Amino acid sequence: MVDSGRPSSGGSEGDAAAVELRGVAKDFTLSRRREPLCALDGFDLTVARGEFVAVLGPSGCGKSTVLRMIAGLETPTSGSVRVEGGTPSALVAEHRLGVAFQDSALLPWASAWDNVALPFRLAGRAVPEERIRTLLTTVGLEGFARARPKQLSGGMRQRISIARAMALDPDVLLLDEPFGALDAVTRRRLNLELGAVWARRRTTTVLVTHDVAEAVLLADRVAVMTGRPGSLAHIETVAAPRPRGEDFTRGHEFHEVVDRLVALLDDPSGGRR
Ligand SMILES: Nc1ncnc2c1ncn2[C@@H]1O[C@H](COP(=O)(O)OP(=O)(O)OP(=O)(O)O)[C@@H](O)[C@H]1O
Repeated sequence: MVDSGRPSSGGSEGDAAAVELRGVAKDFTLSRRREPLCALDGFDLTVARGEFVAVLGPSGCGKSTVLRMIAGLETPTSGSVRVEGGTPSALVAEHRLGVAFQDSALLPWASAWDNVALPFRLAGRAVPEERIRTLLTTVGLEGFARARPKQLSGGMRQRISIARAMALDPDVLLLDEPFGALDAVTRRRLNLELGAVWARRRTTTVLVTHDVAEAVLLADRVAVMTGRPGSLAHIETVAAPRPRGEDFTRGHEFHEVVDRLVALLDDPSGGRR
C-alpha cells in the first residue's frame, strides 16, 4: 500500500502539475530593528491534477505560509509558485480556487444556504438552487439550510465552510486545519466523510494538518516539512484504494505509515537529512 520515498516533490512523470512550488523562500520582516524571520527556505512541492496532498510538519515550520502562498495571500521572497500553470492571483480572480481555513468566517447573520451560495454572489453568478441543495446534502446538512451559524455545532460550521469552498467546483481546494478545533470523535467522522466526498470529485487538494492519522487517511501523498525554516523533508505515498473507511484505519499498514511519520516528526533534526 505504501511507498516511503526520498523527498522528491513531484507526482509521477507526465502528470499535469496543478500546483508547483519551486525553491520557495519566505522571509517575514517583523520590525526594522530585527533580522527578518526566515519561515521557508528552498521549499519544493508539486501536486498533480486530481491529487490530494497533506502537509505535516512541526509547529511554526511554515505550513500555513505555504498554503497562503498557493492561495495568493502571501508572495514568496524568492522562488516560484504556480497554480494551474498561472499565478495564484489569476486563479483567484477566476474564482477557481476554494479555501477553507480553521478560522474561515461564516457570515453570522446569513443562513447555511446563503453562506454556501456566497461564492456565486461574489462571482456575480446566478445562484443555482439545485447545486446549493446538493452541496448541503453532500456535507450532511440538508435539514439545516435555514439555520444560522450560531444555531449549528462547530462540526456543522466546518462542513458549511467546506461546502462553501467547493461551491464553484474549484480547480484547487486548500484546507488549513479545517477540523482543528473539533473533538476527536467528530473530527474522525468528518475525516471519513470528507474522504468519501473527495473520492467522488477528486478535486486537487492541499491539506495542512497536525493530525498524522488525518493526513494518512485522506492523502495520496503526505509531505513532511523540516522545522523552520521549512523545506521538504520527506514524501510518503499512500496508495490505498478509495474510498477509505474504518477498515483502512484499522489495518496494520495504516498504523505502520502513521508510526513512521510520527517518528519523523519527533526527530529533533526535523527530518533533515
Ligand atoms: N504575517 C506574518 N508576519 C510575521 N511572521 C509570520 C507571519 N506569518 C507567519 N509568520 C511566522 O512564520 C513562521 C511560520 O508560520 P506558519 O503559520 O506558516 O507556520 P505553521 O507551520 O503553519 O505553524 P503551526 O503548525 O503552529 O500552525 C512562524 O514563525 C510565524 O511566526
